[in-house]
Amino acid sequence: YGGGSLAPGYCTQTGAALPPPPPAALLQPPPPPGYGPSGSLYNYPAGGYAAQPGYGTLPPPPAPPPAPYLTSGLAAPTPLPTAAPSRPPPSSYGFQGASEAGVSLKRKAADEGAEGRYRKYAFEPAKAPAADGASYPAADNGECRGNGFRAKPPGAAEEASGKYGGGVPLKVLGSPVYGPQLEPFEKFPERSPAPAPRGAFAVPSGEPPKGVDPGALELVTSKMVDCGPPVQWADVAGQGALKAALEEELVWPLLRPPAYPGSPRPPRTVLLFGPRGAGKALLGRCLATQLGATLLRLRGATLAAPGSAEGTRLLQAAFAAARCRPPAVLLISELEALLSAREDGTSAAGALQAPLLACLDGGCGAGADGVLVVGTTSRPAALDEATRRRFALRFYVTLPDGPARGQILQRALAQQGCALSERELAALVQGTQGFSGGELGQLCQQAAAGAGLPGLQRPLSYKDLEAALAKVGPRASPKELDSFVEWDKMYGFGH
Ligand SMILES: Nc1ncnc2c1ncn2[C@@H]1O[C@H](COP(=O)(O)OP(=O)(O)OP(=O)(O)O)[C@@H](O)[C@H]1O
Repeated sequence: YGGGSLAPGYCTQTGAALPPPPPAALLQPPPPPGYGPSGSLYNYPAGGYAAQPGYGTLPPPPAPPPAPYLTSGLAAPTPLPTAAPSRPPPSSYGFQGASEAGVSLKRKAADEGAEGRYRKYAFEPAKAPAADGASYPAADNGECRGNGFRAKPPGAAEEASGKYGGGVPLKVLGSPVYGPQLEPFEKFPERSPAPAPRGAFAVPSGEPPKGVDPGALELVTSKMVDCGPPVQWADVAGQGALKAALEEELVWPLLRPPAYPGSPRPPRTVLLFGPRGAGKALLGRCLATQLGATLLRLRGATLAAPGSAEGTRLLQAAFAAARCRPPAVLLISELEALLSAREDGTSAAGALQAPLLACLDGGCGAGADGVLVVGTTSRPAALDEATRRRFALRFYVTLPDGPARGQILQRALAQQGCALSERELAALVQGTQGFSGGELGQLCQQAAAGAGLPGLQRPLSYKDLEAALAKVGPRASPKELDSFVEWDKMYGFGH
């Protein structure tokens, strides 16, 4: 730039022609406003600038001025909520909340509805009486197994079948068939003896027991084997939850083969308690049908009547007979008649209590495989602790509810050739609140008797039933029903 290295033609201007250089101070450009060196320019007042997101930690927003500094007439700012209010738990997880009742009711309705869990327990429609009046075989001294199946005729081919049997499943027989529109019972083929299930309940031992009076054994075998019709779950009106519990806790474990050698034994004793006529014996018979078992029926009062020595002989023979014919269900109703309990709860053992406990302990066969003991009582408080403990399961059989009463009435009335209108049936169901199944049957019988039946000159009408209602009433008092609920809470298994 000095001009010496350039060709003369390129530098025509001399240094004197250039303008003079500016003073040194003017060479520094002035700082933009606000960024100058003066201290005051950097002292920005707090809050003078809006918060800039993304530029590091910002100071917290200024707190609102305290109320005294506010100009009068201005409302104090509403403080922000510190934390979001906690949500109430969803109702379906709530524990005994008000909404849970609704949920469980809904669940119950779903369970009991047409598509629900208990739909297979739905009551069967009413049936009319058989034309011949004798639909079921009578006891045939040993041929009958008391579970609704008849012994096969001599020489007939072996039929390995049954719901729980090893072969082709039997056609389910169902309940007694009465209606002319239904198949007559004779049309069904003869059944083989109840198939022995393969589970733990099937035991080959059928040896005559030692030390048991053969006379008593013969008596039990000929008189106490129940040869009634099979009772399916659907033959028991209502009791959906109880039927499911019995099937899940008793029938399935008994029929299932043991999971592994030495696995715990399924229960062999069950106590059904509840008001008289509530269907305890009916459920016992149903258990025998479900297990394909021989059914032996004993009544506490019958055993106690002839005296303790004879009663003990019969009791031991009954347990022995059950062991001889596995699988067997030994149904002992009116259990309280064998025992007696004092008012203060202590036991004043009846004469048959000791033999009963010995038998239940297994000495006579209850502990043996292939025997289920079903005890029923309408006075559970009469059972002392020793007896109570012998029953592994204890279930409360309640009185039938409205729909169940309707079903029992419909069936009983259909057998008498009576068909009520829907309105009449609804009125009857309402009027029979607190009736047991047995009492509903008595009501229909009373109505038939009042109408001058069994000549059956005319069909039974609603008026006959109304008249019968004046004579037949529920026996169980509200106090008694409360005591069942209390006992169930303390010793029952619920369902
Ligand atoms: N839920 C029910 N469904 C259909 N029938 C029923 C029902 N409950 C009771 N019954 C009928 O009522 C009658 C009496 O029933 P059951 O003998 O089983 O009663 P129980 O409870 O054993 O009586 P008890 O305590 O007097 O021995 C039977 O004819 C039975 O068929």
